[in-house]
Amino acid sequence: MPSAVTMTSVSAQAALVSRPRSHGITSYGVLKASSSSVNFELGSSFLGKTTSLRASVTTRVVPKAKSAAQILPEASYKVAVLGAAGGIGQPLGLLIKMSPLVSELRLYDIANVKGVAADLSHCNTPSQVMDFTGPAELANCLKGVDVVVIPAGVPRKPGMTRDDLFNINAGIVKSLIEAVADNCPEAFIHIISNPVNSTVPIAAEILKQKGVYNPKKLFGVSTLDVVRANTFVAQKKDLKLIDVDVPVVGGHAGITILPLLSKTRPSVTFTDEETEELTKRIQNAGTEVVEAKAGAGSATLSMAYAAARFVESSLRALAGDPDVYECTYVQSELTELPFFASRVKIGKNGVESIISSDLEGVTDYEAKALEALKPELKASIEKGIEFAHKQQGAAASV
Ligand SMILES: NC(=O)c1ccc[n+]([C@@H]2O[C@H](COP(=O)([O-])OP(=O)(O)OC[C@H]3O[C@@H](n4cnc5c(N)ncnc54)[C@H](O)[C@@H]3O)[C@@H](O)[C@H]2O)c1
Ligand SMILES: O=C(O)C[C@H](O)C(=O)O
Repeated sequence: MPSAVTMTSVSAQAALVSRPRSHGITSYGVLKASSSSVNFELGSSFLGKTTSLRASVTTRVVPKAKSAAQILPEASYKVAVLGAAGGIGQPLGLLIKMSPLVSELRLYDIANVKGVAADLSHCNTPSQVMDFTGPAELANCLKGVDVVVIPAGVPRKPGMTRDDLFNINAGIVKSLIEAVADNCPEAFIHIISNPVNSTVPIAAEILKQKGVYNPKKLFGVSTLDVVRANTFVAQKKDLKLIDVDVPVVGGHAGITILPLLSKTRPSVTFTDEETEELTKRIQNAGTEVVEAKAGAGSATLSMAYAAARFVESSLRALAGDPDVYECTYVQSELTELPFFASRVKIGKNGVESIISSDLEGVTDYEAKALEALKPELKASIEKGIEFAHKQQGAAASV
């Protein structure tokens, strides 16, 4: 049975909740994307820092006058993590537990989730932690949630591609999305499970089969590519990390990961050698971690950080922040491919617009890389769609 293991004192929020001055949405600053169009001045975050985040997209938004409801910190969102006892799930649970915007953190896994929930529940932050084990408890986990994050599935070992995970993870994502469709079709869905290039199209097809597909609310989490690109560029160019924002487009595997270095903010120039070196490093960063872990899995901590940032962005969008931009892999008309990662504006109802300007005026290197990634990305999308159709056909013939 699911169990509610804690409810902490709201006064404990004081140390966690940031108090934005130019805007009313509470957030913990270090996880905030730097791709907003207004300057945010965030007060004390959970690290006790004051962070000022610079404008980096062209449209300027004038912040509206604050209402009482905006000024007060509100922990009112329910977030479910499916695969919560795993390498990503555990630190992700911790980071979400630290969010001042979350009222309920629901943790689901096929095993070992009780202990994770008991452990997290002792943190004196506002959210209530609940655990759910196995398919019989999945529906209760999902009912009424605002955001579902899916890191369930197997990770790579050295020598494997993300596509080598398809045979196991496609089925896992399919069954979890069926439950999402039945229990919380209105929720934002964040897919982390690899191969993201295929698992997102699978999810879209399953949601269509269930008659509840909303392309604005289905997101492939490619935030880690942006996090890595920002880190590597800041290191290479000796820039202040918090200011750097590199859009990463395409997909989330090998050459389909395309950092648009020419669009880096603040504006910075790269030699051809630097472009080549940084692009390759960003594309191979997942493999760099897989090899360093030598069989013990793939990126978990940086992934949890990136996923928590994407959750936080989604919650701020749901809370009415008019200025939320993230790169994410979504249904898209930006190219001839039906799914494509790019910067999008996220609002209360999900994707509000896809930012096309990043693909305008790219360098020859980027234009060639964009064309080169399309066949692989197309094949991965088609593989996902075909899988979902076959499953539907198999179910119909039983
Ligand atoms: N999108 C990205 O940028 C990115 C980054 C890193 C990892 N990943 C992917 O995330 C996935 C998880 O990685 P990890 O390191 O956390 O793996 P892990 O093996 O440590 O954890 C996976 C968890 O999923 C659970 N699980 C398996 N089947 C399940 C099901 N049917 N329902 C619910 N839970 C289930 C397992 O019990 C386990 O706890 C992998 O596919 C990995 O490739 C994606
Ligand atoms: O590399 C992997 O297999 C995991 C993830 O996709 C990553 O980019 O770290």
